[in-house]
Amino acid sequence: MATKPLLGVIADDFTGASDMASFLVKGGMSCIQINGLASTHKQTLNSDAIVLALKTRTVAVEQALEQSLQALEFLLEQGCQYFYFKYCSTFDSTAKGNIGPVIDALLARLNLVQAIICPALPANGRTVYQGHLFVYQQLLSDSPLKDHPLTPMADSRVAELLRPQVAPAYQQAIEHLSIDDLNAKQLNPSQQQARYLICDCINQQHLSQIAQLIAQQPAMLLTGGSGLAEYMAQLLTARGNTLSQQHQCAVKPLPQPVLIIAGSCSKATREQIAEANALPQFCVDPVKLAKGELKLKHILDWIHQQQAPAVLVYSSQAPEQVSQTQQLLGQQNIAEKIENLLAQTAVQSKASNIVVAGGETSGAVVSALNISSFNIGPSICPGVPIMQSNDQRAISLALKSGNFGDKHFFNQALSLIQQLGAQA
Ligand SMILES: Nc1ncnc2c1ncn2[C@@H]1O[C@H](COP(=O)(O)OP(=O)(O)OP(=O)(O)O)[C@@H](O)[C@H]1O
Ligand SMILES: O=C(O)[C@@H](O)C(=O)CO
Repeated sequence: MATKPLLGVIADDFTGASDMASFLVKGGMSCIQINGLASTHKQTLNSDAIVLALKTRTVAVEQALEQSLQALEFLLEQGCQYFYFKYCSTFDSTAKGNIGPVIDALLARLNLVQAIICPALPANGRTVYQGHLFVYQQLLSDSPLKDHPLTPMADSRVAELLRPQVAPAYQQAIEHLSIDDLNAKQLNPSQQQARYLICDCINQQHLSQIAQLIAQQPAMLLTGGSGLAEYMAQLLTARGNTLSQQHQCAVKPLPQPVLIIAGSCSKATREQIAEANALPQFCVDPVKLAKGELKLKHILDWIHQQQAPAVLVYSSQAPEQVSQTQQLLGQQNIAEKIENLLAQTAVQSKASNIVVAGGETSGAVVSALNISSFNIGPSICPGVPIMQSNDQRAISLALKSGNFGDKHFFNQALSLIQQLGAQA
């Protein structure tokens, strides 16, 4: 039996981290999610996988590099044997882009020469075909991700998204692994030598084939979405050296109303808010917030007046309104103000059952709640597990990536939390 964790994951946002953790658990690994570098204080983690959640997707490149390398040192100290850089299944990155520089830095530190680039997450409609990323039936650049408030995606070609982000010396070292190549079950010489190998993948079977192919090659840096993680977990645990028999943890929500917070402006989240219209809803007006006419106290007073199994506080607006707000108030400025307000709502309402929609928003909420780590429980939908803080507060939290979940998501979250609470 191994005495060290098998897999160390660096995730560039908090919802991405819990998405990843849920698929590792599904693949048969025990897993703990550590929130931020500040939580990496000396501790021995008895878990097959460690997912370290950072909030580096949209920060300056230098910060992303510094934090990702520190995260890697922590995972190396913990004795992790394989490494995975988790970024978004829709390759979300700013124009300057942190994905390429972080991959380069991790490769250099690990003394590795090849990274697998596998954003695909077929369970949530993210597929890659002929090197083009799709969100369900649409090319990424035609999908709602084109209107993302922080990382609008204007190209669907993974190679062309990655190329300008990596070191100039390696910009031609990108190769593509097609479905035919996958079926051939071996890499050709240029694929073997490529520094970055972009994988086509349109279904679960392809993920399994990619994992098997990787297992035959010299050590590689794993990078991408959470889809591949399930199959890497299966493969690594099948080798029989896992630390713990228990994968999914028992999560026991306290019998209290659920606080739902949405800072995500994605189409999916806006549909989910509309569908949850039976719940009391508080709409945060960004202009009033910026003018000081809306204060945290207004939201807290409102929450405490409600008598419902769940309440929903949201700032989500349609793309045209978001652009207007950003032009008026500045993109970064208003994003931070809203994130702070929503995070403080979570803290000061003293809620014990919280559901958050949006990666940046989730990062802000978890950091403000000062939760160092999570155990991973059952999932509401693919990639959104209910987790429980590993401390006396036992806060149950679900972090939803903006575009995850169908329109019933908030209602499904409420049902699962109530069901788990009733079993407690
Ligand atoms: N009405 C609004 N106008 C402008 N910005 C907003 C508004 N509402 C929220 N924001 C900001 O937009 C950003 C939304 O990002 P967030 O990552 O939380 O959601 P998302 O992008 O949909 O999720 P994901 O990153 O998981 O796809 C946050 O920084 C949030 O503060
Ligand atoms: O991979 C995804 O789509 C998500 O985990 C995510 O990172 C969105 O923020």
